[in-house]
Amino acid sequence: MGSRTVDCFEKPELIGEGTYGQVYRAKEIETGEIVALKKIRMDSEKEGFPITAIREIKILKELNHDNIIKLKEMVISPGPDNGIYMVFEYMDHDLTGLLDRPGIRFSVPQVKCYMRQLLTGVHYCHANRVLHRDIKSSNLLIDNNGNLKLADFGLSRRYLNDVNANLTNRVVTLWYRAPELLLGATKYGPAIDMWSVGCVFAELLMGKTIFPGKDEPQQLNLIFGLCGSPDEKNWPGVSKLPGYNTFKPEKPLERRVRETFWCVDKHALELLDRMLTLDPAKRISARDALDAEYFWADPLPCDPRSLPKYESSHEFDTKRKRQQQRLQDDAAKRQRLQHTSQHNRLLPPPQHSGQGYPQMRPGPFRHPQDGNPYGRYNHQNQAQGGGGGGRYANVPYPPPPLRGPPRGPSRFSGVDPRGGGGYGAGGPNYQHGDQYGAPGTRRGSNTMSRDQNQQYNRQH
Ligand SMILES: Nc1ncnc2c1ncn2[C@@H]1O[C@H](COP(=O)(O)OP(=O)(O)OP(=O)(O)O)[C@@H](O)[C@H]1O
Repeated sequence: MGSRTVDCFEKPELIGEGTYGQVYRAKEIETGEIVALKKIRMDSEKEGFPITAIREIKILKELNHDNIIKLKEMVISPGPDNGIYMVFEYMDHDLTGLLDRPGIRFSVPQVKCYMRQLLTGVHYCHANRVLHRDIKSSNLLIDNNGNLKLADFGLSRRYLNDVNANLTNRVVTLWYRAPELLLGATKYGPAIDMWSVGCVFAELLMGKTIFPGKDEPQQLNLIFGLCGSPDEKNWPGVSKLPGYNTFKPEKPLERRVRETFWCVDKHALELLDRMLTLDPAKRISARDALDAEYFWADPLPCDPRSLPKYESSHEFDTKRKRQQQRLQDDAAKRQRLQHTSQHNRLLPPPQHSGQGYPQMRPGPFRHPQDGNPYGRYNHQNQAQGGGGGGRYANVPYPPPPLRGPPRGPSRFSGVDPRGGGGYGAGGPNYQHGDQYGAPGTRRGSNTMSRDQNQQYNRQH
């Protein structure tokens, strides 16, 4: 790794810009293969090569799975740029970009297909004792063969079932951050990734982000508003977490997951409910989730190869388009205001009837036109998505989701070493090991190859 230069690639095109670097699509001159080049941002690094990049490289070199992005090599750019690039296999979309495409609708088999791939990748990480710590839809990359791969391991780390180990809670993008992290836990395990998976699942089902908090207190409010107040009964040990007294709701709140997602079929609801469980020790593991009825009841997940092919779409394009749209909207608003004020000068003063209040806007999960937030399922996509899902026909698509979650530091950077909340890394419901069957679609097995798992273990 690291012996070639970036000159081996041509026609770089910016496709992503994250916290840690820019990502380009480029063509390898010799082979014609399209790759993604992630430039490692060095400008703010006083202490040399960034630790996030070192972690990402180290962990990605060790992981080898169809649902994990492949790091092909590292290249350098000599000369004034003096940059270092990670070379990845190129993926046509990230899930945020795909969900934001106008008119995109996923059928039930499609959602199942993406979720199964996501859980298989997450399970592989957890079985190999790696926490991803930044699962979100823009880090789920999808190619035009329907393959979904987990990317961006910049915050990932290995973990041990060591009750004394303290980990930072300054991880995971806010909208996908588990309640134990928001409450300041420093002893946590794979359950934090499973919370993020639950948020992605809800996003796939509803077409929008479910917890779009502006800051940590609001994030917790949104979570408690849906999942109810945490207390010693539903989450033993929660009152010992550093943020509990500050952030616990003043009045007890009921859990409303089932009522809120009333329109989701019962197996999806059952699984979502177990992912969005406040107590990390009771939250479902990736392995158990793969065995959930949801994946084994009709309609079954579709074959990834049957998924529709789209022109490439990344979160970066979405952000750019949004910005342009905002500028256009602002200009149009200014023009309208100008026009109205000219027009008003010619009219008598308005008469208030008392009925002029704007209509209540729909709640975050309901769509009043048809009462069915399953707007994303239609006939066209049943055909595209490999059949099934016939219940969700021709209904309007929900309003565009909010995007761009803040990934700021947690307010609990000062860590309370006592704040373990009674669970160690890997809650009691999370069993590790590779006792799973061979890859396949039989229940109780999962698609992680035993060879891949063992290969990883041999290296460590
Ligand atoms: N292999 C790839 N193929 C295609 N696009 C990619 C690839 N890797 C990354 N991208 C695009 O670049 C974006 C940013 O990449 P990545 O998440 O790895 O960088 P980051 O700096 O860690 O970002 P963030 O701050 O959002 O976590 C992704 O959301 C995706 O759109």
